[in-house]
Amino acid sequence: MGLLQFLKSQFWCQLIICYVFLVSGLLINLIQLCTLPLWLVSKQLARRINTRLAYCIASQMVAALEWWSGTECSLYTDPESYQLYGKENAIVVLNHAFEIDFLCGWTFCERFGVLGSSKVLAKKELAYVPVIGWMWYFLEIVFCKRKWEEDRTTVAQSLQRLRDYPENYWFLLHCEGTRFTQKKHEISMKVAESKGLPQLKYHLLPRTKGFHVTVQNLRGCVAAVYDSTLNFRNNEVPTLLGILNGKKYHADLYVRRIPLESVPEDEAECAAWLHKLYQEKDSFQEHYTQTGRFPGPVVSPPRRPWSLINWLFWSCVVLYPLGLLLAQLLSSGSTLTIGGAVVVCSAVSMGIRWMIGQTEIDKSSNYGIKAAPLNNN
Ligand SMILES: CC/C=C\C/C=C\C/C=C\C/C=C\C/C=C\C/C=C/CCC(=O)SCCNC(=O)CCNC(=O)[C@H](O)C(C)(C)COP(=O)(O)OP(=O)(O)OC[C@H]1O[C@@H](n2cnc3c(N)ncnc32)[C@H](O)[C@@H]1OP(=O)(O)O
Ligand SMILES: CCCCCCCC/C=C\CCCCCCCC(=O)OC[C@@H](O)COP(=O)(O)O
Repeated sequence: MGLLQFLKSQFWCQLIICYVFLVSGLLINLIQLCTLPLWLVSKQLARRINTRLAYCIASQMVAALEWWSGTECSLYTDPESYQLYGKENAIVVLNHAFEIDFLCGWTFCERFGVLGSSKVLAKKELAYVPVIGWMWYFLEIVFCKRKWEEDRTTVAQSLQRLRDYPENYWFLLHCEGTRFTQKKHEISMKVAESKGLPQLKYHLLPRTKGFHVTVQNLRGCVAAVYDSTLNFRNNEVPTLLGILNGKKYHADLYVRRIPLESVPEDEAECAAWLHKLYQEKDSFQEHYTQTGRFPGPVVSPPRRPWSLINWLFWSCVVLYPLGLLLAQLLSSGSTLTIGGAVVVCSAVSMGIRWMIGQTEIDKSSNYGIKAAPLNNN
């Protein structure tokens, strides 16, 4: 085992990474809060500043994936579309089966220069997660309660606000609405059957209302839908804890660029279009399972040094005072102060563990189980 591999497996190294993320993240949240008065003076400037601040947080997690774990990301797409990535607004439709699919999404955002401004239709519960959830508030992320009666107006209003966003963004939609589990799959396929829709093997039945409302409200300022299908080599089941442990994965992402004009405006036609898209996505996953690759040419957009540089910068900012504090603590020799420091460290690790728990599928919500219709056996 090399020195680097040894360090990656050490709990104290992982604790330092988490400490830097948490403390710098809270500091950046505070700076974001200070930008509030600026929104009244210049909304566009406030937005531009907040995208850079958000980059400082999100890219730390990207750095963990790219530089700490060394995870590789390959992109299957056609060369003409490749030229446009990062240079236009897009709606990304992505499968939702992996605990780190958000992180792989962020990595592609980073490589195409849209990490700070990237958006998502996220469940409301995530808004309360410190650092990431609080950062999202300033990024104008669209939150939903997954209760259409309430979401239909709030989601549309939030989407309308993005129409004059000053930076290019990708708007991520997990149309399945929840992470894939066997139980949710069985239930959603019963719903498919009751609606006369074909069975899907690798996806849950997509929820169509969020997609329709997004297309409707962003039409004219978004150029395309990026139909994206993610998988990992060797049937690996990647986790955030795995990334922190320095485990290397290989992600494969298949992206088709579909001009937004080809998505129907009518709600029922739009829903049918999305169902057909998911049937195609299912066939791409089948192709991947059979052959170990997606169709078409493959490229590996290179990782950029910025995420690492950003991480090193914030490490210096928050580790220096920590070092001073620790030195003072030890030299004080007081058991009470040292005990206090141990309690604070334990609280920090428990907090971080809770945040990581938000990404774990076995702690996933009951959405897609509870709400299943009862009229299909
Ligand atoms: C070049 C590179 C390209 C790409 C790179 C990739 C990605 C990078 C992009 C951007 C990155 C940005 C950010 C990433 C960072 C973090 C991401 C974090 C993730 C958070 C994601 C989430 O939180 S997912 C959960 C929230 N989101 C959603 O739910 C979206 C999808 N849902 C919807 O659209 C819903 O319609 C809704 C939420 C708007 C409303 O939901 P609700 O349940 O209230 O209503 P529905 O109408 O949808 O449901 C009723 C209908 O559904 C049928 N039904 C009932 N039971 C089921 C069932 N079990 N399965 C399926 N369908 C069911 C029911 O019959 C109703 O049918 P109708 O016919 O009446 O519609
Ligand atoms: C620099 C490395 C730092 C490591 C420490 C990281 C600590 C973790 C930080 C933030 C965790 C919050 C990430 C939020 C993104 C989770 C996205 C997600 O996958 O949400 C699930 C949602 O779609 C569906 O939920 P359900 O399946 O219905 O339930």
